[in-house]
Amino acid sequence: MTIQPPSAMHSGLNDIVRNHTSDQQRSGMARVSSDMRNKCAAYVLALRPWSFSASLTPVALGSALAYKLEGSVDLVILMVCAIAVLVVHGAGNLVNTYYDFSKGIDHKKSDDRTLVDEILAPQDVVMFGALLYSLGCLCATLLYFLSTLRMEHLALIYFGGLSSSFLYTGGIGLKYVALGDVVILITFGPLAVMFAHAVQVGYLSVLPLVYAVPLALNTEAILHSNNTRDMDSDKQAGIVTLAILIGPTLSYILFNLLLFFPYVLFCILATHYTISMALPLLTLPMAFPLERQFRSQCYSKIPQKTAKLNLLMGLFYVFGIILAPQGSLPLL
Ligand SMILES: CC(C)=CCC/C(C)=C/CC/C(C)=C/CC/C(C)=C/COP(=O)(O)OP(=O)(O)O
Ligand SMILES: Cc1cc(O)c2ccccc2c1O
Repeated sequence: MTIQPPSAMHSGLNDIVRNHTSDQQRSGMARVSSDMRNKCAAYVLALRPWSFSASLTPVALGSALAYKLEGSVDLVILMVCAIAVLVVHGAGNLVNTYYDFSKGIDHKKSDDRTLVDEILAPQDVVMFGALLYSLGCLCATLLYFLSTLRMEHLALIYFGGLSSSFLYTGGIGLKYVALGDVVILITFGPLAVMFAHAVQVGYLSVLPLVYAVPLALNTEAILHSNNTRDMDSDKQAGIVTLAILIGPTLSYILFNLLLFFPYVLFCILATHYTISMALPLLTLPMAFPLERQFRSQCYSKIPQKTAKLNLLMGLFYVFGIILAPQGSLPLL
């Protein structure tokens, strides 16, 4: 047995205490960093990123049209424009989360349970939404300096998009009075495509409005499947959507129209103008299972699957436009 001097015993005790404290600090830091990671993941999920194809494809389409007509695109403008549209879309999703929760529309079985399951606090959602709108405004200001588009035209389209994203569920709540479908058709279609085109070319044109039609119809199919899925709970909450107004049978017919009519348009473009416009037809095999699933009334995940189709159809549409021989695309 060794007898240690009191100083050595003291330093041993100190080592134990120090190790214990640093273990505690390390586990505390690990907890803080894992809490931060969870919180960040909660913020990202609250944005419902699966729906972002709906705002990215019109930006790609508007820029592709500008490339075809003007011969070049400014990649910095393209990036800033994509961020602007994406953050306004994300903020719209958060406004939707906040108001659907405060009006008691979202429930335990809803697709969006950020607030219902207390993953985030309502105040977090409000602050995050305000942050995204501010970031969007910063991007719009940057675009003013980067693009030759007149300020009044830029402001008109940008604030048109911003107010639609808010009014969809905030303020008068267009979604609650069966006007949500019109908002989606316009904002994710003509408005976003025109915005992306105008900031590249520096002027407003009707051409992007026409080219936006097939994509806008497909994007509306996402929302319509969403509203058909939520028909019963929306009715119980006392709100009116187009799906509720027309009922299940007409809703099924409308879904088919929204899903398949864009392909008719691509066939017409491919046969009358250029074969590259047949590229989006490659996504047709993805559309049939969606029709079957809608018909069997298994609505779960149809919006997400339609969003995937929307992304691929949009990309093929954009490639079709880029690959079209010079002068072969209809210019109205
Ligand atoms: C032109 C510019 C600058 C921007 C346009 C940016 C866009 C596309 C804004 C539109 C934002 C918008 C209207 C968002 C609402 C998104 C939406 C359809 C949410 C879904 O709502 P619900 O129908 O309640 O679906 P859930 O049941 O899943 O919550
Ligand atoms: C969350 C969400 C849900 C949807 O059903 C959407 C449909 C079209 C466009 C955007 C949508 C969206 O952001």
